[in-house]
Amino acid sequence: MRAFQHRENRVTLRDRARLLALLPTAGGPLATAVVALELLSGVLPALSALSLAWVISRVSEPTDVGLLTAVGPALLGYAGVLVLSQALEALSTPLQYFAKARIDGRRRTDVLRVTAACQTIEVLEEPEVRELVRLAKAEPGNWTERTPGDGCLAQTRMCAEALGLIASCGILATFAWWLIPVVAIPSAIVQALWSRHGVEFMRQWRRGIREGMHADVWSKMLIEPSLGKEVRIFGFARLAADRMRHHVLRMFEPVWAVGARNLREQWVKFWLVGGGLGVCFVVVARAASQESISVSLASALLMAAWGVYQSIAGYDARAIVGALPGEHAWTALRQRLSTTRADDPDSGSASPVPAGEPAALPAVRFEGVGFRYPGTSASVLDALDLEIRPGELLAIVGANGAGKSTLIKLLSGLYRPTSGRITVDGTDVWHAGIARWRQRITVVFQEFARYHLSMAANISLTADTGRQRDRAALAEVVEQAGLSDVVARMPNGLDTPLTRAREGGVELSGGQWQQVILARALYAVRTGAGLLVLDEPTAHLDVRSEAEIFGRLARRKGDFSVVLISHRLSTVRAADRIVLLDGGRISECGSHDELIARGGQYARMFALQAERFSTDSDWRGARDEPRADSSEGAVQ
Ligand SMILES: Nc1ncnc2c1ncn2[C@@H]1O[C@H](COP(=O)(O)OP(=O)(O)OP(=O)(O)O)[C@@H](O)[C@H]1O
Repeated sequence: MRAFQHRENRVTLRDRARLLALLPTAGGPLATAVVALELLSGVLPALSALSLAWVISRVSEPTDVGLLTAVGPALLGYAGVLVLSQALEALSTPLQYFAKARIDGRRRTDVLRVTAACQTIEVLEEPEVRELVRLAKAEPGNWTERTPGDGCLAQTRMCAEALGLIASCGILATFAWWLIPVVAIPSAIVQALWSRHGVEFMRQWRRGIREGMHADVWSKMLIEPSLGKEVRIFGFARLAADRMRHHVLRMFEPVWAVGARNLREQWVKFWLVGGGLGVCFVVVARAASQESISVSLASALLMAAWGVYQSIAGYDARAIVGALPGEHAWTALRQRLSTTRADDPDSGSASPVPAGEPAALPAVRFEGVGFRYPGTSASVLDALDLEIRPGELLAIVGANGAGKSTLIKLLSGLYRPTSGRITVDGTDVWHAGIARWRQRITVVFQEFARYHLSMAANISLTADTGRQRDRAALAEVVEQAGLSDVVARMPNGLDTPLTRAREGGVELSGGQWQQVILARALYAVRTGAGLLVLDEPTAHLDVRSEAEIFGRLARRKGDFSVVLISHRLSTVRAADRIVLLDGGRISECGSHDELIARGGQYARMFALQAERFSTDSDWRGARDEPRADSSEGAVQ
């Protein structure tokens, strides 16, 4: 990150070449058209100067033919230049728009592609990586940002202006070569000042990017319906707005300060450019008044001088400077994520288990596994040993924060153990290839994603890559997850979108969504996964639905292995083995009866829970449904 910030201080030739290299991503014909238009625009000032001089010379010279005959061709030439300039303007705007959209669109896709190819999520949680993604993804969130498309087009214009500069300098040199530096040097200083201001502007903006990300979070709280419930109910909309404003101000006040300073320095630019052009004007006018040059040449020289200034200072230097943080972030992001991907020998290359073919059930072992979240010092798991036997139902219980979900994230390869290893059939999952392992495991997470897809697509999502959707299997898992009635009421059955944002779509309740996620896991099991991992899979379900689902699962016992995390002890007690997680290790292990007979923490937790549920009147009427909540009855 330090190297990334360091390079922001100046624009190097390499930076310029890199921006230019983006142009082909707009597509060959479009890129060619943009370059052609820019080249024509570049030489336009010189063409205007020459054609105007031609008209003036034809008007001022004595002629034997009529004035119109003498001036006509020159006038036509000048009119042609005027028409060309109008045509260029009319064509340039839409072509530049399309080119920018394509270049930026390609970048957005590339950023999504490299982040999606990242097998673990730990790197994506790093604040630096989040910042790199924010900078690289070419989605401007405010007026200060410039995209790769902006930078590339400005750089293309700068190169095309070089042609115009040569032409204008050529005209000036016909009178006095020394007029070139008189105009060019102040123009170059002005452009350098613009660039320097741009660098300072972007540096301040980039420093505030994390403040901007905080502001975005508060802004979403106010705007998005799904996040805005608490803001309204607890009446802290004002507070949310104030927090947003606070972060926006912290982000932009230094940027505005740079803007104000730049404004105060405008007079320097005015005098520099005015001085150079003024000297040129005086010298040329004097020569014309002394009749040492013609009026037509004088007018061409003055226009050429203006053309020199335009060519040097007329492109948007800020767009180039402004696009570079994103470019550097993109390089840094690819480097950071490529080292992560290189760790996985077969990322994304696993071949799916053929449909319908029964996969051997995996024997999984945690061997001395330790884990700390990136950027934290406390170990969540500490030298943990655990075996998941083929075909068994293993339950994991423990207090809130004991590390149960973390264990599942490690099992599914979302994070790598900090120490120790996880083996499947004797081989380290990371050596065998995490993508291959993921073909054999399916997970229901506590917090799951709700895709704006049809019910059928939501269920078959994990298993259907490259396969025909199995409608019979879909119907079966819908039934097993207790969703048959819900599907029967849907306007388009399994093909109904699960969002009202799509036409004909419906909104499901939290519990119904959980059933959809369960159906997805069951579908994955039918299509080859041998290990079903359930993290609080029934937290949103009523007691009857939960009992029915677990009854069906129990009947298929042995067909696949199950790891179940649940605070609801009535569910857990049916497991073949229960392990109690405490202090990053397993403190107790055995069947429900064995653990009760041992009289340890599990037994105390169960007794406490049972007591609570026999004295409280549970709103669901589940008097015999003890739960291992953290507040009461959690493992201490
Ligand atoms: N992404 C993360 N970054 C840093 N620390 C984390 C992260 N996720 C969890 N933790 C920490 O790891 C510890 C274990 O969390 P975990 O979610 O695994 O607990 P849990 O046993 O599943 O809890 P619960 O029963 O409340 O769901 C907690 O102390 C938590 O603060």
